[in-house]
Amino acid sequence: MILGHIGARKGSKGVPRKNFRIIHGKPLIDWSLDQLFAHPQVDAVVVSTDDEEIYDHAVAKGALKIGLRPAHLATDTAGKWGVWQHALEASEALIGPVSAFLDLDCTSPLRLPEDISAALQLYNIEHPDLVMSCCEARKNPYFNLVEPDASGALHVSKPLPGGVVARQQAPVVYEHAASTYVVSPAYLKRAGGLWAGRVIPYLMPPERCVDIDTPFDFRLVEFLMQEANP
Ligand SMILES: CC(=O)N[C@H]1[C@H]([C@H](O)[C@H](O)CO)O[C@](O)(C(=O)O)C[C@@H]1O
Repeated sequence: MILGHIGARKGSKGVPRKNFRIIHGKPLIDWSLDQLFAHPQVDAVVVSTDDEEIYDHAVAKGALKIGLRPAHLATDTAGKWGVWQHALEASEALIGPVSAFLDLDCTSPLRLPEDISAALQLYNIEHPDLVMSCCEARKNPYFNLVEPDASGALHVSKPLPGGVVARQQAPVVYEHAASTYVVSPAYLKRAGGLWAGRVIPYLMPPERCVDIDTPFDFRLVEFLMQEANP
């Protein structure tokens, strides 16, 4: 039993009402929600939200009726881990034990159905605690990420002996791409946070994991959607 989950809070600082805002013809959440409902391996879908309109919308499409997200999990500082734990517990009360908890971040709507399948396949083959979507980082802390010291002078963030003078010499670094996660339900129940267990990357190309945090990101993603589906 694979449970597909989306977390969609009402409040959003960067882009007001972001998750329900229309982007290229439908609400942002629907780009991910429709992928969950359409995916042949996903058995049940749940949306964790404190927004009544989003909740009614998701339930009308067939999402589990777990009620609105408790207020203490809907603050600006609430982490995703507690939200996932609550959604899993509330869903299992309705549908019984789950074998994989698949989270799609609705702020990153450019993933393909193949990304969901590949992340699930990795989970089934490797048996990690968590599969996390990642992409190769644009900037590298061994090469071109810098930080100021107390005097304001810049230094490479992670200097290596002898220095790194070309991008190709730098160790590979990934970005945590907030797109697609597959979490072991047993791990989700027992661990205190995302990084407490064996987290492995599912590598995506950067153009499929653009995350919408700002109005600029929103315009960029809308442009990429238009380009892909004119
Ligand atoms: C699973 C998880 O922890 N997701 C968190 C993401 C990712 O850490 C980040 O997008 C990785 O790049 O960051 C937030 O959106 C953020 O405050 O910006 C909060 C969210 O809870």
